[in-house]
Amino acid sequence: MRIAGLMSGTSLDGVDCAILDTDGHMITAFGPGLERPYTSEERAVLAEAVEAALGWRFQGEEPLAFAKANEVLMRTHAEAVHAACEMAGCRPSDLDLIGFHGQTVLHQAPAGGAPGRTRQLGDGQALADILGCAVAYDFRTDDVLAGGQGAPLAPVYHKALADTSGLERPLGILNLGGVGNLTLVDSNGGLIAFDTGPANGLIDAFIEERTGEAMDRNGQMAAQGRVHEGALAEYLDHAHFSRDGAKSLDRWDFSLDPVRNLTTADGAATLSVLTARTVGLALNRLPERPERLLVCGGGRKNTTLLALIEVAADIIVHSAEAVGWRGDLIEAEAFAFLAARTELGLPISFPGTTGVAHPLLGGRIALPAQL
Ligand SMILES: Nc1ncnc2c1ncn2[C@@H]1O[C@H](COP(=O)(O)OP(=O)(O)OP(=O)(O)O)[C@@H](O)[C@H]1O
Ligand SMILES: CC(=O)N[C@H]1[C@@H]2OC[C@@H](O2)[C@@H](O)[C@@H]1O[C@H](C)C(=O)O
Repeated sequence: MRIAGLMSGTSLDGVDCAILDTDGHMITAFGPGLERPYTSEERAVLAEAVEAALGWRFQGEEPLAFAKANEVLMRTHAEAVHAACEMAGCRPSDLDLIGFHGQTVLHQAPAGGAPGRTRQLGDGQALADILGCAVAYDFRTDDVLAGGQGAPLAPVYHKALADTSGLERPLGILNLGGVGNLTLVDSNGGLIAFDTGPANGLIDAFIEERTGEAMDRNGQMAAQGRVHEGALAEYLDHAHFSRDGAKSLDRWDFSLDPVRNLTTADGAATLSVLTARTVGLALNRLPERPERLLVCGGGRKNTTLLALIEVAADIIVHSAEAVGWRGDLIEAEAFAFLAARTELGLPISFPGTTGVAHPLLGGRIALPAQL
């Protein structure tokens, strides 16, 4: 199947779209991919929906801000698919399927016996109608309903990538997005995965608050700062870090309070070391230690952060590009791959990834109105 995958991550920087040929097991061809960045106006509308979601917390009517965000999501996602198809020399209606993640605005992991809740904005049926192509969407709901974490879902794609590239096992794959997530493909091809802790999300929010910039580009600010162990200890006291097994995070599960009194450089250094140390803690929880970590997601471009991870986690770190992967597109590719698995009735989440009791199917398929 030729499938376009779409991902709009928690950093709200843009829609990633990648086209893949896949049978839901292996990747037979990597088609074109791109990021359709959000304008500052679009980003503000999405940020408003996230803010409203944090006030809503799954209680009562959904905030009105969701509807406005949905319009932005539909338009920008459709644009991203059109642009990728143009690069591929086809029309959206020529694709076999589109894998549409939507925009996570709130994610609540299961706790104290209560199931998790997760909300991705975006209307799969509307996208199918706009593009004239079937759309697989809503990938996380079935998992949380079955008692899973609802995240991370990319691990089964990480394994397919590793298999397609013939990489040695055990292999560690780290995504540095708003939140970090780690996948281990163990010696037998089994999967263990979970969210590691805050990654770019906290650093971005801190830098934006202090400087108005969107990120600590290449970790320049962090490189000039001093780590404050007290602030670090406050963050590391969070229950997430002492938990074993499947676990997931919302980008906003951590606040900037512990670094509020620090200078900009010291705060950036402390938050970057926090990300690095929590990757180290995550590696220590794995049943097998990989020799190296392949890093994808925007955070792999933060050279200071990668160097800190090498030291704090005592592991060799490579950018995904070192093995020919497209570090900025892996999540979009993952949702193309997951769409294929949804269509074929193959599981997308596993006991080792989201903590579900058995491998579980997920996602729904919307057919375009004119079919
Ligand atoms: N040159 C760079 N230096 C430092 N950080 C960078 C650089 N380029 C990108 N980033 C970081 O990467 C982030 C975007 O990463 P990415 O697109 O992987 O996140 P996302 O997909 O939104 O997150 P998630 O995986 O949580 O959904 C930016 O917000 C920024 O923090
Ligand atoms: C609920 C949600 O959207 N989680 C995202 C987020 O971004 C990174 C990390 O937190 C990961 O758990 C997940 O995304 C990737 C694509 C995943 O599900 O594998």
